[in-house]
Amino acid sequence: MLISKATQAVALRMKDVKGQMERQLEGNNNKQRLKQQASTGSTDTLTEDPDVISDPTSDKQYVRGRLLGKGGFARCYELTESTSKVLYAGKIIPKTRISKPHQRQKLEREIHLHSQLAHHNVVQFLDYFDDDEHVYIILEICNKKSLMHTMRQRKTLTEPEVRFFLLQIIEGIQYLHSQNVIHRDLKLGNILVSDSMEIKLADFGLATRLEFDGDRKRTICGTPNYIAPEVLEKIGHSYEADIWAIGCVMYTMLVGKPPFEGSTLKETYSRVRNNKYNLPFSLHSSAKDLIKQLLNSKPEDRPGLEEILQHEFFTRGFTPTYLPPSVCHTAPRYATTDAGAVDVVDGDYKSREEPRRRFSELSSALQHLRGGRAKVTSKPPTPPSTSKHRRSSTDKTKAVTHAIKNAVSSVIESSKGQSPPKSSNNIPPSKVQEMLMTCTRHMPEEPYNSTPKYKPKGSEVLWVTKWVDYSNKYGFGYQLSDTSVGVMFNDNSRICFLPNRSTVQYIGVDRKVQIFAMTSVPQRLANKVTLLDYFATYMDEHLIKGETDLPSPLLARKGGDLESKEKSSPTKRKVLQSEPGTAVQPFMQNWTKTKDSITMYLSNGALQINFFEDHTKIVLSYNNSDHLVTYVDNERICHTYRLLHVAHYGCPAHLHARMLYSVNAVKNIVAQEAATTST
Ligand SMILES: Nc1ncnc2c1ncn2[C@@H]1O[C@H](COP(=O)(O)OP(=O)(O)OP(=O)(O)O)[C@@H](O)[C@H]1O
Repeated sequence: MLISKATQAVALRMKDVKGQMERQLEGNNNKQRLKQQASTGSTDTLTEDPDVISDPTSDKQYVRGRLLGKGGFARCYELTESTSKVLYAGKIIPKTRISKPHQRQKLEREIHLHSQLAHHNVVQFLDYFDDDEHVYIILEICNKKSLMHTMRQRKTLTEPEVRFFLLQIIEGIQYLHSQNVIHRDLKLGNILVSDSMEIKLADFGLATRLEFDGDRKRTICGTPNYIAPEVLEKIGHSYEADIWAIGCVMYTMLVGKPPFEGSTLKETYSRVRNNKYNLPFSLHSSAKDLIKQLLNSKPEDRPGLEEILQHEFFTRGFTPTYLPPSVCHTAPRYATTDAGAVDVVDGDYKSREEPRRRFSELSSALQHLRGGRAKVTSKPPTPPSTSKHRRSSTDKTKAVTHAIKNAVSSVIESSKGQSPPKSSNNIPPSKVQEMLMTCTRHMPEEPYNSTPKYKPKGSEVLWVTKWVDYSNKYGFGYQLSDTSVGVMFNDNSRICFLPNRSTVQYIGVDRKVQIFAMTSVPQRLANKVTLLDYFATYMDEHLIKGETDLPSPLLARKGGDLESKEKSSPTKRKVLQSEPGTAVQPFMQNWTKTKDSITMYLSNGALQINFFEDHTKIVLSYNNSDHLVTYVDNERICHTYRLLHVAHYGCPAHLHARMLYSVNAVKNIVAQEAATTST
């Protein structure tokens, strides 16, 4: 489509260097933005933005600070909430800009879609409201602006930096796709960076949700900057349009200009249609190969997100675990450490710097553990739940509910049939981590007294009551609160006694499950059963009783049924399940230990962290419909809450601190699980 003369005239007026650079980096085809500016005048003629913004649906007031950026519709400012002094980003959209029905619909869709998302690589949507002149959207603030700003300063990025950023971009897109959302306008300006150099995907103005499997969209309200050929041709597009955009982002970060850049929009589109772009000689072959795959004209031939991560561009090259904020303007220097590993030398301070997020989470967690109550400023307080707070309160609860539920449901499906064998409630640790992050991000520090406690029933909260680390020789032994005892051997096989100790469940190195009556254990397992017995006796005799005030678990699971059947007709059912089958007894799937804590992950998805300093524990579990968090104090008194309630009302400081700590602790289990599944 031709751009109108008026539009071209406006485009010509926009000759500031910044704007030119932006259009160049984003593909030089920002037709929609030019159209909007043509119809409403330049951004400088906007209605005066108010200095103090009041949310009419709550008592909150925000003081407008510096301008963070401006888009076709909105100006985005730093906002300070008057009472808490917490910083937010506030998008202010003049109602004159959304006077046409399609513009209003677009904004409504953006608000509806974005408010349902919660992931650490997606800008968190917090609230929206309006007054006579403006619509306001309150967002998590990203102080390091966008990758567009970084590229303006840097021109190109190094391969390790590109890997560092791409990994997070892909994680964010993976989450969106798991929610059936296609972003459709991934570009450097929509990839924001937080203080701790964490990537946050933004701007859901062109995003859409697919309604069913195989659904394809044909039209799009606006023009994506890195437009995929199938979108251009209107032949139906889906998630692969985001993969194409990832290819364009990768190319632009490495080369310094977009792949299909032409001197006119027509030329750019023609290049996209003909897949015409140059791969500079200077690029490494693995980077070239991945770009070629991502920029494949046929959407069905582009790699999936998991496949991208398996490409040698990621698996062979060095990826920093952190990047200092100085990379926003200066290239990092890489150095080889004494141990021979590559590391980043901070451009500013020549010193190693942990990402601020990890540091602040850990230090506030540790302060809490030592008795102090650290302020967690990155976390926005949730407004009190009153009927006056008509939309945000319920919508936020819904959004958090949705996020926490989705944090598990999508992956329960995708992890079915994976190994090691999982019981039906299994939640991958990466999802537990996501839930924790979602929850800790949303929860207010105060008030927490109103948080309703949850009374767990039966075996809803199964936890590790005793453990013994004998991994320097045999393995790791443990006892669960249902009195079952198990060992995870160093060869990665697992064995356990069911609670009556007359039934044995064995999970081989091949991850197959077999269940035997004690009297019919095959000879090949005799040594392992002897060791299991040894561990059980040791824990019985040497470790203090692991009882708590939690209800004693009923044998209502399949395992219980099997045992009672065995008791009623022992001769008929000596070998209960000699063919590989499903685990009936939750077992230790993985564990990691540091000098401060031990993290244990059970096959039913429960995750437990024991803190050595004060002998407290937290257990995250799932009871078929709800995620629960249980705090076990040093008197072994248990306090269980629904995670949703914690996210909404908050929780006591000691639990809050431990949950923050756990976000990091889970990472080790996530890495271990990934390593186990890949072998
Ligand atoms: N959460 C945030 N933190 C910091 N800066 C932000 C945030 N959200 C947006 N910005 C800045 O504000 C600019 C404008 O925001 P955004 O692109 O969402 O507005 P828009 O008018 O909806 O955009 P578009 O024209 O692409 O539809 C962004 O480019 C970015 O620089």
